[in-house]
Amino acid sequence: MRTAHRVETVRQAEQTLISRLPDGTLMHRAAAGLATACANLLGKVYARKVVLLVGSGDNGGDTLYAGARLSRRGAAVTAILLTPDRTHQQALTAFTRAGGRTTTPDNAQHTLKQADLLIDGVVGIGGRGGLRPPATDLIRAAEHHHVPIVAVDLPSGVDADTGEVHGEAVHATLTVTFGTHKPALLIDPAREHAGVVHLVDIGLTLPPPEAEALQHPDVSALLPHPGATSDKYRRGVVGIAAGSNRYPGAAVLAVAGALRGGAGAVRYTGPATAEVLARFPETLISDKGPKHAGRVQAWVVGPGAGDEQAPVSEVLALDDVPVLIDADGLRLADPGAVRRRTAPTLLTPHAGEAAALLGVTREEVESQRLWAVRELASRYRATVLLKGATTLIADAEGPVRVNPTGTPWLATAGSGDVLSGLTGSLLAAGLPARDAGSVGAYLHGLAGRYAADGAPTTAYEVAEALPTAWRDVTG
Ligand SMILES: NC(=O)C1=CN([C@@H]2O[C@H](COP(=O)(O)OP(=O)(O)OC[C@H]3O[C@@H](n4cnc5c(N)ncnc54)[C@H](O)[C@@H]3O)[C@@H](O)[C@H]2O)[C@@H](O)CC1
Ligand SMILES: Nc1ncnc2c1ncn2[C@@H]1O[C@H](COP(=O)(O)OP(=O)(O)O)[C@@H](O)[C@H]1O
Ligand SMILES: [K+]
Repeated sequence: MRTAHRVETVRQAEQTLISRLPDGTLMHRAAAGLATACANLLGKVYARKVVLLVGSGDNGGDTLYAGARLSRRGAAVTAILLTPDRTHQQALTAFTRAGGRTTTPDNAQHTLKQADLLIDGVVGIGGRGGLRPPATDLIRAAEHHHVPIVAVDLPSGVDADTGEVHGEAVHATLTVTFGTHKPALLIDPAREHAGVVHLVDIGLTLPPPEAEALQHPDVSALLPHPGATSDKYRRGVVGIAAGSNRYPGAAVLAVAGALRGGAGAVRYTGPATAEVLARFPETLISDKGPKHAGRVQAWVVGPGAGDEQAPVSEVLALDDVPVLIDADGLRLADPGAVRRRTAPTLLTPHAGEAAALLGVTREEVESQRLWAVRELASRYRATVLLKGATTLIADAEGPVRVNPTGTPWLATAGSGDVLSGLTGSLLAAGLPARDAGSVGAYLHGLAGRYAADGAPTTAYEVAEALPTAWRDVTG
């Protein structure tokens, strides 16, 4: 599990530790990890040209101490001091003693052009807002000359706690972060600025995180496995109430996902029976609607539903069964009925659907994903899975799950229907909504990568790649 903590939490943990350690210990730990990561990226250090962009806080201090280490190993290190009168003085002294040179932003263009590496020490967790001049121009120049950038703690210019980006921000090749990840390193749009993220342990003791990202072992531990005495009912039956005369394909794709999600059987109700059976003869069919469909341990309602209100209301009234609401179902669901439910409810909007539910624009959701997912979870008293470049899963309280798998190739019609079926299947197999959502998104993202493998793919192929993703996780 990768975990991310808010700035306030990091600072508290740092204070506790600093009070027990000799002065400067944490900064030296951070700088040592940073210098090693930079050396690894450079391959060889001797005679390499390294440029430091040094801001006015401790982030600049870390950078100067790391620069001193690289200088002692034979690199030619130049520090561009953005605010010379406010530079971390002890770090600057150590840096110049180790043979480092300093310069001002005005004289830095030539040095920057020739650099093998730029270390971004403009701001870390103390940053407010986007990059400011002259850092903006210097970063642009480095990017223009394709100089690899290592960000110290965070890419300067991103909002550490939310992953929002207001203005310009560094695009790093590598981010070396200290003590714990920050939400911005997991959540878009900031995450895209971070490149590869390397965590340096500086010994912090931390409380529960703000955000967390599952990894293979976590997902493997959560996946349902049939026992020796399992039968299809004990493994769970997932009900799919989806599709319409206009969108029969959504039903087929939701069933395709559900069949690969670990439930023992899939029961379908809706107008696309013929299409579903033609593709998946193993599907159980009910023509009496959700309420009288027989035994079901979780319902998925909404994909391709068009304007069919009745199945949505019927499913929401089944108060002892977990329900996943997707796509058209989100528009058709009565918010009051969702809030009143006592069994788990999982809403799976994309940014456009989330925007409609929240009464804001799609752009606002995409730029403030963490806020949007938490706000929906709290308004609906439900678990919410917000799809997109980084899929987030949130309850009204507790750490937000961030899905680390996925590929932009998944932005293809119908792939969300596969996800809803798959996740519903995991709900039916007994996973709590938060786990079903995060495990579903994880497998779906991985399957998307297998299906695409660098080329366009289709929703149906994503469903077909789910067993490969499952084996990858458990193997
Ligand atoms: N506190 C600690 O014990 C440790 C802190 N560490 C480092 O210290 C950093 C935090 O240091 P600080 O609290 O000094 O804060 P920062 O160095 O992140 O930034 C604060 C300074 O940047 C200026 N600033 C804010 N926004 C700016 C912007 N958009 N453009 C330009 N300047 C801006 C502020 O005026 C302030 O002087 C961490 O990110 C990490 O790199 C590490 O050494 C590990 C230990
Ligand atoms: N840029 C992206 N990067 C990664 N995954 C994406 C991206 N865009 C969309 N996705 C994923 O693709 C799926 C699309 O679902 P959705 O928007 O509901 O499409 P549809 O309604 O056509 O099925 C979601 O799982 C979403 O997270
Ligand atoms: K930085």
